[in-house]
Amino acid sequence: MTTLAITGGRVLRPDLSVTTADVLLDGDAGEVLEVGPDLGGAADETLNADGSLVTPGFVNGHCHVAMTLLRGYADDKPLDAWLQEDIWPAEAELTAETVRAGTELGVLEMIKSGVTAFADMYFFVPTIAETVADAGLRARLGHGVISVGKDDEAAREDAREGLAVAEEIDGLGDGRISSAFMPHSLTTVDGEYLSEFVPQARDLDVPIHYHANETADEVAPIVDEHGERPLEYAAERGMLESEDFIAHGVHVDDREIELLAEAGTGVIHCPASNMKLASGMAPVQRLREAGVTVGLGTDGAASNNDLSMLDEARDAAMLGKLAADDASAVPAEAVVEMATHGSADAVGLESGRLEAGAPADLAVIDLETPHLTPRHDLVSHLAYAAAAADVRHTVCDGRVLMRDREVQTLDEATVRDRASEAAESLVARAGE
Ligand SMILES: N[C@@H](CCSC[C@H]1O[C@@H](n2cnc3c(=O)[nH]cnc32)[C@H](O)[C@@H]1O)C(=O)O
Ligand SMILES: [Zn+2]
Repeated sequence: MTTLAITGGRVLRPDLSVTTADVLLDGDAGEVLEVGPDLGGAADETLNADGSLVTPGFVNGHCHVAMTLLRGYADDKPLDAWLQEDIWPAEAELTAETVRAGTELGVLEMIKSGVTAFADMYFFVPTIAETVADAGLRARLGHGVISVGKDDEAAREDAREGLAVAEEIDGLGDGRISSAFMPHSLTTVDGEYLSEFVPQARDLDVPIHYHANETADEVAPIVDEHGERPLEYAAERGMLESEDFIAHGVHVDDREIELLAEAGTGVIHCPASNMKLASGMAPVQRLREAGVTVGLGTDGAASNNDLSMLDEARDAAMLGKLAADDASAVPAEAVVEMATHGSADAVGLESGRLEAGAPADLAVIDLETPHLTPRHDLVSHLAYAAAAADVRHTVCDGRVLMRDREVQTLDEATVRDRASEAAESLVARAGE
């Protein structure tokens, strides 16, 4: 057994109390052995956390990681026009190699901001899986399936690819990669395909993940055509089970909130994307009060425009208060929980808590900086004041992915150059 100790810091515990303690990890098993005083002495390796806060690694519950290539490419438009006029034409030109370059960039950004696990829906998923496995993160990945705009054969082919990919990548990277079946949304995949392919995903024993109730424009056609709310429609098609998780859940009514709570289906709240695309304000306080598992996600970098979960936590608290018209709604503790074990629980990963036996996924945040001074309340600082650049070290599965702000598993300059080139040629091809 090779052990790693994180020494001299303060540790955020699962009950959100903060204690001065060391954290001892089993680097081979990728597990937390102990959280307590003076654990550095006997460890094979140490990571200095003086003047720092040791937190569970952040879990980005909904992303399209290679969309980092389209960051700043098309801004300031509503969802439907943004996708149809700008994003989808550019994505039509993607290749496995452009997706690899975009994934490396996104993964680099996530490691640098203390993210240790994420869920992702995109194209060329085997390439994404390989890239993520090499970089050392944990992820639940899936191929986004769309049927609108395709003939029957192409739609079926896309859905079959979604199933095949889920089967192929599950368990890669020493088990750090898991999969899901990911129909894009309830309006971009026709009901007949959902009814046919969702049961096949159940046979593979993978969860279902999709965009739901993101904009009002997406709710209306389902209500008009089927006479029921989108999540009732999803439940009838077997897409609302305890292992499943939806992205957004902005426009949900009381009945749908009750359905989510009863089913145990998780909701990944994406406040920055919802604000930027003016999609609406998710009723996060009501979802949490109803007992729904709520996590946090950045969505793709083109609608955010970064992959920082610390920014997302702050946005979630701010927007949650505005949505509830109540400054006490969605407090600091709630968003810290959502960014860690809320997302992990929703996505079906065991990360998000620092305690003996848990996965050794953590971030070390430098507190010796003006904007984190004084230190009345470190949970408040995490929610409202800490930024991605404050992260010093990132550890996933017991392996150090970033030490003293230096990423160990990717060469930063190479990744940035490659991504810039790939993005430029992608946009040039899209403009032809
Ligand atoms: N196989 C599908 C690919 C879908 S991947 C997932 C898709 O979700 C898109 N996407 C990104 N952000 C959002 C969002 O907020 N709502 C809906 N779709 C989004 C993203 O651009 C990508 O096209 C196809 O044939 O088009
Ligand atoms: Zn999305």
